[in-house]
Amino acid sequence: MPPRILIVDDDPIQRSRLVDLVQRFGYCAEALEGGEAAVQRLFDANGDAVDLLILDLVMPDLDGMGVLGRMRARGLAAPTIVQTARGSIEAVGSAMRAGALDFLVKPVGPERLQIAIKNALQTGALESEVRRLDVQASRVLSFKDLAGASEAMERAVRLGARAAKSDIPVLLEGEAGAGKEMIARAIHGSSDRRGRAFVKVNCAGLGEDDADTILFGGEASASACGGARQSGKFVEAQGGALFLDEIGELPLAAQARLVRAIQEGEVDPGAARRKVRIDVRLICATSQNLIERVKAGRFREDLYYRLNMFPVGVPPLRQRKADVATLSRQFCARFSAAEGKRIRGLAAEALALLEAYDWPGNVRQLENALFRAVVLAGADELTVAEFPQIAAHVQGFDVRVPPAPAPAALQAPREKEYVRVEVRDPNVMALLDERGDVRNLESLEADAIRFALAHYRNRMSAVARKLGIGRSTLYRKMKEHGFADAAAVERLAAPPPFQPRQLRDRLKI
Ligand SMILES: Nc1ncnc2c1ncn2[C@@H]1O[C@H](COP(=O)(O)OP(=O)(O)OP(=O)(O)O)[C@@H](O)[C@H]1O
Repeated sequence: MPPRILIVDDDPIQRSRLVDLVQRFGYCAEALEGGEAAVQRLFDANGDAVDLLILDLVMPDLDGMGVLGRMRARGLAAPTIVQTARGSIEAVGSAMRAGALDFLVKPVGPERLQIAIKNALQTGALESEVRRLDVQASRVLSFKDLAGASEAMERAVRLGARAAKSDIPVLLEGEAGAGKEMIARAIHGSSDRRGRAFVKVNCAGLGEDDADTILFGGEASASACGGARQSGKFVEAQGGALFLDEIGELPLAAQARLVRAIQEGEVDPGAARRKVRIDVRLICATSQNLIERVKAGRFREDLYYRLNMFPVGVPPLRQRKADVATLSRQFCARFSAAEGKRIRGLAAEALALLEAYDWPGNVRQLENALFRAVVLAGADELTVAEFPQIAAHVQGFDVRVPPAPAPAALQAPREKEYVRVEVRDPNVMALLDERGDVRNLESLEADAIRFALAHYRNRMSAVARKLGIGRSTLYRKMKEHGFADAAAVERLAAPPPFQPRQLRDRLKI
């Protein structure tokens, strides 16, 4: 079903023109002639949901601002584009503050209208994703909450979902930040125990005494818990799940007690207290190779076999690059909402950069990179410039400030004065533009020539030969794409014995 767009305008000619255009773009159009009718339609529980509202600001009954006010008062967040006549631009500021996403000045051209609609629908989808995530944060996770479309992730999810059907102990294996805890929570959230506690203990850094007390209860050491008596995490997790993160780091004495607890199904808090029968689902995670630790005498073999009954591998992000886009969009939506920014998403080139990087810190590092990018962003889309640390590590992505302008005679005709990003690696050349459409041949050709010039250090003969064109064609194309300066640089660096007059004229040098 195509997105449904509601057009509200009191001018019948304008209304029918918009309906016509909207339908031509492939959307479903509905039109109304006034604000009151629009409010009724928007709050009609039996009507189809409106995906986008195109709202005239000046109308005789209830005007556009009135409609926006009623929507806000009743918590309706349909994405809205407002329309205004050329002379009344001031009204736009108030409309944007009241929640409108964009504005159009009448009469709007088809191209501008189409872009505005596409952007607003995209932003609307992101905002509803954010609302969905907000709701999720307050409830237990399920496998649907895990972003990722790769085969590797799907396999992990399939296994996790199978494990959730029983109480079998699960061992999640994967690098730090790969998403082991997310999967552990999803397993719990998809099991019959979902209404009960999910208790996490990070075993890394637990001392001998603390590990015992924290897990099984007893008198805590003064340094850990001020000497207070603890019931222990097993008891806290009663009826639910206990997640032991970095289980490979658990001290050996605590490992021995853990084996006993699993075997006997009860914990012994010591100090003449009665043993407690436990009903806890155990999920463990490790970023280390447990077998290696067993061989090194650092991990008990009997515990290893008890925990490794249902191993689930969580692959590092570099082995599931197909997940980078989904994860990035989700993080971008979440952080831009948290920061109060309206960021539509990532430019194709930025996404290509993120997909080219290896992510040694896995999903956590990607999440942090997106957070930083959203905080840095000045526009409504994240570009390569917002990921300088990542770009510095990926060959072919070079975020740099343009050099000081060349003397007028050498200046390239269309060089822009902003942080420019050059794609020098043909393997990561973006084929999509920032709107997600395939780039035209002209711009692809420009990038190919730019790459070849950098690659062969402006040696025109090599560039022409490798591109399979003559030198004169290369110069012509460089001129067309605005690279005349490169030819000039070459001439200055190594004057050719013969400089054709024509070329000098063309390059204006
Ligand atoms: N599939 C996913 N979808 C959305 N967010 C994810 C996903 N996987 C991981 N994350 C996020 O990445 C971060 C790291 O994930 P998580 O804590 O589960 O990793 P981990 O493997 O348990 O790491 P560690 O071993 O360091 O504790 C978290 O903030 C989590 O929300």
